[in-house]
Amino acid sequence: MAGRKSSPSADQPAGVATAAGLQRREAATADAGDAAVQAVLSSLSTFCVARVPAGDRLCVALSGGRDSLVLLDALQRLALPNALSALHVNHGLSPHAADWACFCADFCAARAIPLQVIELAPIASDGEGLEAAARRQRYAAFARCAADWLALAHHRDDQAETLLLRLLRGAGVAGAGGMPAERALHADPAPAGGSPARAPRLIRPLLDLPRATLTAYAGHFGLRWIEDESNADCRHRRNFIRHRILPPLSSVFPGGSAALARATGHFAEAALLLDELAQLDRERLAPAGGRLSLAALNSLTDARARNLLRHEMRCAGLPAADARWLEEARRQLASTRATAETCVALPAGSLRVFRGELYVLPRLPPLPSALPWSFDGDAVLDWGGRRLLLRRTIGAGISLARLAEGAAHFALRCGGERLQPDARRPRRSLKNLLQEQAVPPWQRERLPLLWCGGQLVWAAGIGVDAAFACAAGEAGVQLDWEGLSSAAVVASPLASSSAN
Ligand SMILES: Nc1ncnc2c1ncn2[C@@H]1O[C@H](COP(=O)(O)OP(=O)(O)OP(=O)(O)O)[C@@H](O)[C@H]1O
Repeated sequence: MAGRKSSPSADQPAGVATAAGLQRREAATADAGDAAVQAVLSSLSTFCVARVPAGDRLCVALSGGRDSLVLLDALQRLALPNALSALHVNHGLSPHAADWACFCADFCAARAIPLQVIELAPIASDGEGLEAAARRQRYAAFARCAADWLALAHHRDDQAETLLLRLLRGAGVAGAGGMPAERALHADPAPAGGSPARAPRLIRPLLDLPRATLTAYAGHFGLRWIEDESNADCRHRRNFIRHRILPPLSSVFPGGSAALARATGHFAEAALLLDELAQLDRERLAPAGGRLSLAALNSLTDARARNLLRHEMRCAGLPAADARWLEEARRQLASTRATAETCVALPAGSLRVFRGELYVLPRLPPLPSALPWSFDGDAVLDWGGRRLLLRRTIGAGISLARLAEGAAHFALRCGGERLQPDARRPRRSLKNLLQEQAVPPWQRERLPLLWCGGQLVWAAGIGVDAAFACAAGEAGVQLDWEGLSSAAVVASPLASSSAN
């Protein structure tokens, strides 16, 4: 658990011993230490050589605890053909936080390893604890790290604990797959006009090694580390499993922890197969990446339909839904007529049916009620979590001269708007135009509209009013809402992700 650590410590041999006993034990410890060093270095080398190309930048997420120190120490000893650095995140949650950052700085300085310390002040959002907020922000900081690979020091016993924790929380096959050895991290969206930062890939090179091996390695080299005082607190569920469940379990099932960690691999493989089945179903029912129809979904067996729904939700960036939510969603969709407009609520979004087709919608960020118009050149604005692009043009889009004639601003629909996108046809109600373009009702309420002097100039998904259209050779501006200057508006917000 990253968060509360006390002062640096090293492993102390327990108990009193005779000189001969002590010698025997020292010899045995030395053997165990040698074996542990071998195990760590060869496992780490195999892992990194297979995944991290020479020349890539490799950074270790350094909490100051034993495991991440072992990882950094071992990587330096291996002298791989990669620039090695470390990253410490200081959450500032503990009175000792500054000491931990200093400890990491001293450790890295003594070894000439560049260290970046990121200071955070976690703020919990709705229903989130402070530890969860710290974790979320820590992973966001990891995604901003200037490296190609970011290595975390989770080990095999962490994996076993994670499996038990997740099963007890009701995880399904994918959740029981545990922490992956490698996955993508997602950087924040690019600032207006900027190119998106490239996030490193997260790796866990120690995932196959037991905690005891890392302890023996640290003992062999006399490493000192910071002990997390909260690791002993069994009010935390993970600690309860670590101290009260796994030790007695291992005394009856000596390889129990390893078997649990192995089971995550079986679950991960099963999850992969289920995903492949969902993709096959999708390709068969909605060829060429088209939208899934309700009728097609309802032609599947219950289990297969739920599997496909789970897949669709993941593709839309929604967190995995509890089995009960999925069952309820399946039940409601199975009893829906293909023509009806249905909305099934999900914990972080909704499933909607419109004109017989299925839409998976993440909960969308709030919209501004209005936004003043200003145009000094190409720009990207945020409108409800999606990009509103303003591009200078000649002879296309909205006439800048006409726009300058009145006060202009963006606003939401409030009903009764009229627009004349085609000068040869009469002015029409926006509602009618949106229906004609098959823009789903929930999207109609989110579209940005541009007004000037009390007149509607432009509606996302529809186009420009003829009175404001740019003449040939005239300076103009082209507006796009996430690439949608007309029709078909999709519902995905700007990318976000959270996973282990
Ligand atoms: N504050 C932090 N700064 C940088 N990396 C961190 C931080 N907290 C955790 N990590 C990374 O995440 C891994 C898992 O975190 P976890 O909280 O389980 O471990 P820990 O007990 O804090 O530290 P360790 O695993 O190094 O003993 C760590 O091994 C480390 O690589």
